Amino acid sequence: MSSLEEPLGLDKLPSMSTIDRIQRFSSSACRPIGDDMGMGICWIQGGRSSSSNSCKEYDENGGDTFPWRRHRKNTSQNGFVNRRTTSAGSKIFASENFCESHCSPGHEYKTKSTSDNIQHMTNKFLKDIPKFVKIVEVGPRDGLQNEKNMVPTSVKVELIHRLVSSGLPVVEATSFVSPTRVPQLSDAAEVMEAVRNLEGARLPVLTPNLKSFRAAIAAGAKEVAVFASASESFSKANINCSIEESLDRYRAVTSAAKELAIPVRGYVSCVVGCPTEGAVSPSNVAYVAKELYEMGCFEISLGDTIGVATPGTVVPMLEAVMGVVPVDKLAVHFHDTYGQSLPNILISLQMGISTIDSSVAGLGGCPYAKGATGNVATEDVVYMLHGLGIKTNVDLAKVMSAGNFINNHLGRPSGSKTAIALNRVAADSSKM
Ligand SMILES: CC(C)(COP(=O)([O-])OP(=O)([O-])OC[C@H]1O[C@@H](n2cnc3c(N)ncnc32)[C@H](O)[C@@H]1OP(=O)([O-])[O-])[C@@H](O)C(=O)NCCC(=O)NCCSC(=O)C[C@@](C)(O)CC(=O)[O-]
Repeated sequence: MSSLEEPLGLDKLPSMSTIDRIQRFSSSACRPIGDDMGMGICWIQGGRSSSSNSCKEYDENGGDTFPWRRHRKNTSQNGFVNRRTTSAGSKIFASENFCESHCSPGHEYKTKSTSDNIQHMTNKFLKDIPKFVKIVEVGPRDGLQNEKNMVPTSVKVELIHRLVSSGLPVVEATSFVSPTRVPQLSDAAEVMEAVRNLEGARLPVLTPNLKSFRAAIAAGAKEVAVFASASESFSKANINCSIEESLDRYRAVTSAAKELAIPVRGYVSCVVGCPTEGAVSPSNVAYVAKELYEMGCFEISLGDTIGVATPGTVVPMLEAVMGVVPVDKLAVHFHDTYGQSLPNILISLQMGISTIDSSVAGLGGCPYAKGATGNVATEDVVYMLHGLGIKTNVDLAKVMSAGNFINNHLGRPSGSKTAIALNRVAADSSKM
């Protein structure tokens, strides 16, 4: 039985109780500066928005929590808003009924105050989200590394081809790590050699030390990634060294890569929770992210390795990291144990993140904590971004087809999670 098919057993997740210490994202949960979790200042109280203000505005403006859903057309000057609502509405949710109680037959707003309110709410929630998002597909690496069954090299290569042909700009192809530790990817050199001339996407591979880096380059890799952890015990368990030792190893890798003009991506694992230590301080995450950035990593991907993040913990973590690494150099990498990945991605977008890691649905579990699951599904991410009017250049139907291909190979039915539901809209999905 694959890890995805096992019962979640969330009650057995190690150290989950410690996560309960992290206060939730609510008006009463705002943390004071310098609280005991080291979570930093509360973003809501930081003057950018206020949940108590939200309630006031809600009451003063007629009690409609989601007024924009009733209005198809925006008479304001903000074309961005029109594009979003129309893009989602015309393809997927088109309904004249949205307007029936608040709009005139010409779909104009009834009152200026309502219009102002919509503008205010839209600005508040969507103003800072990017217009284009880069999706980094990690299925062939993060997905397949967690499969119990070995996947033949030819199937991996076919999967990579399908993912690239779906328009994904980056497909993490494999990992040059110890074959004893990760036997699922012990054919890394063969996979890389088979795809080294594939055009249309960048194909990075994981290289945790110089030995890996040299093997990857020999096999034809043109981009690599290193992976550190914000948790000391996870670092030791995952890569057999302390955080500082890992940073030293990565300085050697980035320096060798620089000589060959090979771009290096940096991961930080356990950015919110660690399977053994529990909650991880945002300042630890910021420290590791800054070190990776300063040694030359062009992008830092922040990994919620065991999928325990919620928007309430993502905000202070991102805020801490954004203080030391420019937001356009950051990516988020969520695992979906508690089904929180999409809210986490949404809040990350609202904070300006424009690179999202994901994995075609159906792949992998997570070996680090019993019950923890694989990455957020790429099709879910593409679908949500499309609904927000954010471009990705990814073809949803082709992504789903790639997911079905690997699911079928692994003996799983076509479609998983929301993929079956998404079949309804795939037919009319063009490049998004
Ligand atoms: C990192 C190492 C290589 C350190 O390796 P090490 O320090 O030598 O110590 P080790 O005891 O962990 O491993 C020793 C074995 O690895 C071999 N070895 C040593 N170096 C290499 C190499 N370059 N290529 C191939 N083999 C290597 C070495 O020769 C020896 O082989 P053995 O005697 O056992 O047969 C090892 O610990 C390892 O491979 N760990 C697995 C790490 C891994 O792949 N984890 C999963 C990916 S990280 C992740 O998923 C998180 C991420 C990125 O997705 C973000 C997120 O979700 O949060």
